[in-house]
Amino acid sequence: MEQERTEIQDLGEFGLIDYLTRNIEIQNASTVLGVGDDAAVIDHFGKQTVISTDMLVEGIHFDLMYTPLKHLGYKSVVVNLSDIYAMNAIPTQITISIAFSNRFSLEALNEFYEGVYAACEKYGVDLVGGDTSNSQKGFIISVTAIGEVTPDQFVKRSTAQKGDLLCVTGDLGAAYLGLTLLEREKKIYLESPDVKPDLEGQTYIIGRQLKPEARKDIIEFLQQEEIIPTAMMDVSDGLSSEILHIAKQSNLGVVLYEEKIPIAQESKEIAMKFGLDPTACALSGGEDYELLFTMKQQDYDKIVLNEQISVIGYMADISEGAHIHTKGGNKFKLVAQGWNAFKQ
Ligand SMILES: Nc1ncnc2c1ncn2[C@@H]1O[C@H](COP(=O)(O)OP(=O)(O)O)[C@@H](O)[C@H]1O
Ligand SMILES: Cc1ncc(C[n+]2csc(CCOP(=O)(O)OP(=O)(O)O)c2C)c(N)n1
Ligand SMILES: [Mg+2]
Repeated sequence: MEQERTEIQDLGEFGLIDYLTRNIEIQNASTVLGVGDDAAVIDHFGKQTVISTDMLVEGIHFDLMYTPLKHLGYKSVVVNLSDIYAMNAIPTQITISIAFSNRFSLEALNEFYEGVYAACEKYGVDLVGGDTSNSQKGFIISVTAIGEVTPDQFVKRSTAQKGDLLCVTGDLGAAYLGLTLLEREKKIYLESPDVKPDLEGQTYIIGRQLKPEARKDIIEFLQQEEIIPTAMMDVSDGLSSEILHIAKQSNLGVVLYEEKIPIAQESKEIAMKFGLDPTACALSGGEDYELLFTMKQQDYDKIVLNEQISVIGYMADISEGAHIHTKGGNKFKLVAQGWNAFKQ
């Protein structure tokens, strides 16, 4: 079936905005005024406001050859909400700005927004504004997420204490393996378009790359157990880079145990197939959007039964430096080989 294609020119900028935002229903009492004026108005009723922004650039952060637009819309929102949760806060509003070339039809943008709204609904946030522009080439997305936190209960990266346990949620490395697989299939397709992609049994890692989730559940769990982490951040860049951020900003050393790093069985198998070291994928792969946090040793009993939280090490004196103890009994200096958009 021929897909319908409506040119954006037929609607104009304001027609497009009206179209994309026509069904918004406000979900939060804190959203006083949403889309349609010079600015949105938010009242957090005595709470503190948390704000974070991240950009996604075609060719750098995503490849439209294997990224469905709906997934991209979802992921663009989720990666921003993840930063709000990483402050121990609850996201309440987002703004979203897009720039796109005339390669994009109304139908394409509609698909992207389906993903945006699916994430808004799942995480209970209101879309309250944004900006719409053209680009000569490529799709650029910028999302700003706003959230609320009980005064002074936000958690920074710089406040870990010596002796604190180092914890991480979920499992790591799968998003990178998903990306590796998609890139491999893309290459095969470009060389011989008739070969059917072999993605069997790999839905977990592909899902982790294309449709990540933010750890709202963990923030709720910590709240319920009355645990306030001493430091926290999300894992967007790879575990080692994030651990070093916490250690450096807290003026501490850190000891990490390789055997404690959570890696899914599916990830281990696929890493093996690709000839990759699963630990390296977890340390440097990125895009896991799990939470990395430190907490007092006394809180250990409260988390021990939660299978979504792994204790992977502890914070040490700065004089000890930052090290990983390998399964083989060796000790290596931890280096940040994190993903970075400026790497050649
Ligand atoms: N161009 C910029 N101008 C001002 N602040 C920036 C800019 N880019 C990043 N930052 C700030 O630098 C800090 C680290 O950013 P980043 O490494 O992107 O964090 P994250 O991984 O949480 O997105 C954040 O406080 C962010 O707001
Ligand atoms: C085409 C493509 N190239 C590379 C990646 C890998 N990648 C994209 S973003 C990212 C990590 C985080 O990105 P960044 O812009 O640093 O986010 P921030 O740390 O600011 O949250 C990684 C590993 C990808 N998903 N797709
Ligand atoms: Mg950022």
